[in-house]
Amino acid sequence: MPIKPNTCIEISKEDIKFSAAHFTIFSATERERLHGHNFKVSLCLTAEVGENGMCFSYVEIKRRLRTLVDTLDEYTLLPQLSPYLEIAQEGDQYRVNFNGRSLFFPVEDTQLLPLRNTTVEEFARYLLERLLGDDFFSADKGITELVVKVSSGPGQCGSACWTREA
Ligand SMILES: Nc1nc2c(c(=O)[nH]1)N=C([C@H](O)[C@H](O)COP(=O)(O)OP(=O)(O)OP(=O)(O)O)CN2
Repeated sequence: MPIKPNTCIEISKEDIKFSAAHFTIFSATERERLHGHNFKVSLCLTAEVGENGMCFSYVEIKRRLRTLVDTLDEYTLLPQLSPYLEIAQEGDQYRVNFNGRSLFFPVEDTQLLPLRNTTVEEFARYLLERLLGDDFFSADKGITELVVKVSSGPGQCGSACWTREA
């Protein structure tokens, strides 16, 4: 039986990570305390192998991933779409109301992200959407599937997957 000329490229490098402060929100009244992780990001993609025995250089992918994680590195990350947070800018601070209490974060050290929660699942989806917005992932590269994984520590991660529609 002929084997389809597809490959699965996996990128998982120690330096492809972002160090960030966050708190996971569990309900309208329960949240974690602010704390930090080194969030490690990895990627698997399925693509067609060309006549030259490769899909495209994965150096291109690593470069894009490094650029992307740098945009999140060394910030406090807040979920702009959380139904449980009210976020308002007051001068050079964000006031964040949760469960009747206010928390304050310096604007310059904080990023509001289009997420419902700052979980590994939501970070993975966000990064996957950012990658898919890049022309590199357009149809001519022969990429049919993309999976982004984000880990908050050894042995715990969440992923987001995309498959090209036929
Ligand atoms: N579905 C999810 N659940 C949780 C997430 C998440 O991203 N998705 N995140 C957290 C916490 O923010 C944290 O990252 C993990 O907390 P916890 O497991 O309690 O602590 P550690 O990472 O230090 O792991 P240990 O196994 O205790 O060493 C919670 N849930």
